[in-house]
Amino acid sequence: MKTALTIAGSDSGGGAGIQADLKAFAANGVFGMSVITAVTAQNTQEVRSVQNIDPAIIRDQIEAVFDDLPVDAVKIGMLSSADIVRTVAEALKKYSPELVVLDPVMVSKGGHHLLEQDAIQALKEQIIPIASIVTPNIPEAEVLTGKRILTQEDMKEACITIKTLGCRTVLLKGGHFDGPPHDLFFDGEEFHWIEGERIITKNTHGTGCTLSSAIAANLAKGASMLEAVKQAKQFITIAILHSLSLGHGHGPTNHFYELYQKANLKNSRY
Ligand SMILES: Nc1ncnc2c1ncn2[C@@H]1O[C@H](COP(=O)(O)OP(=O)(O)OP(=O)(O)O)[C@@H](O)[C@H]1O
Ligand SMILES: Cc1ncc(COP(=O)(O)O)c(N)n1
Repeated sequence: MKTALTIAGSDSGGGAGIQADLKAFAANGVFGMSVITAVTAQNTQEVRSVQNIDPAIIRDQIEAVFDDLPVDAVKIGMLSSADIVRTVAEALKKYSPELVVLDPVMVSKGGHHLLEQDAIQALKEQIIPIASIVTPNIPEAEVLTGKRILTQEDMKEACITIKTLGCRTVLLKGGHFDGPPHDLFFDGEEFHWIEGERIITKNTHGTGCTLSSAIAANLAKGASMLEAVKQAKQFITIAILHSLSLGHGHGPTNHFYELYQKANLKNSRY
């Protein structure tokens, strides 16, 4: 069985972070492993508090996994502080994983900062260059490039700028624009629009986490980068379409809808 490792924060509400990543790995048929960078007290409405994990323990988790287990792909999510960014970068350089998906998580849906301001430069200098793909949403791409993104032409320019930071490819997600959520993939030579249709729902907690983890799972299974992205877009679209109205805020997406359909368990409560 192929494997994927997520390096991210824990979401007690289960819709984003490590919990979403492991569910997306399972739903996409790879064995999931985790390195926890921070613990958030979180639900569908808000992030109440954050406890960063001691960088030494983060390094130990990464070493414990790589020293023993095969890692076919890595997904990186919430890194929280500059110290954690540096620790993860150093530890990953030791093992040089081939396939690294970076979701540059900065702010939660409810507006809570999940990456400290002084960590952004470290992320740009130390993590982006080791990424096979970086998957910012529009606000994150604006922070990374220092430019407003208002049009599809701006999205193209942002992809080019982010690529110059040293990653192999970029997927700029269009979910934060009004209108259809078209994402833009750039491999340094060609642009590909990964088109979507907007689903009207408030249950979009953890969409970025789920998408990036599905990309990592597809890469682990041997897909090309573009194919991994296209399949992951289909997966997140179905997960949003059948999202779960749990909690009082932004509910989680449904990672297992497709699996239940395939298993013909149509009467399941999903
Ligand atoms: N309402 C929607 N309907 C269909 N697709 C959507 C919708 N909202 C987001 N998407 C898609 O979901 C994926 C994740 O995009 P989004 O821009 O929401 O990421 P994000 O802001 O990083 O997510 P999060 O921070 O919630 O984890 C993208 O492919 C985007 O186009
Ligand atoms: C631990 C963790 N990681 C990532 C997110 C981003 O997800 P969202 O933007 O949907 O709040 C989050 N809320 N919590």
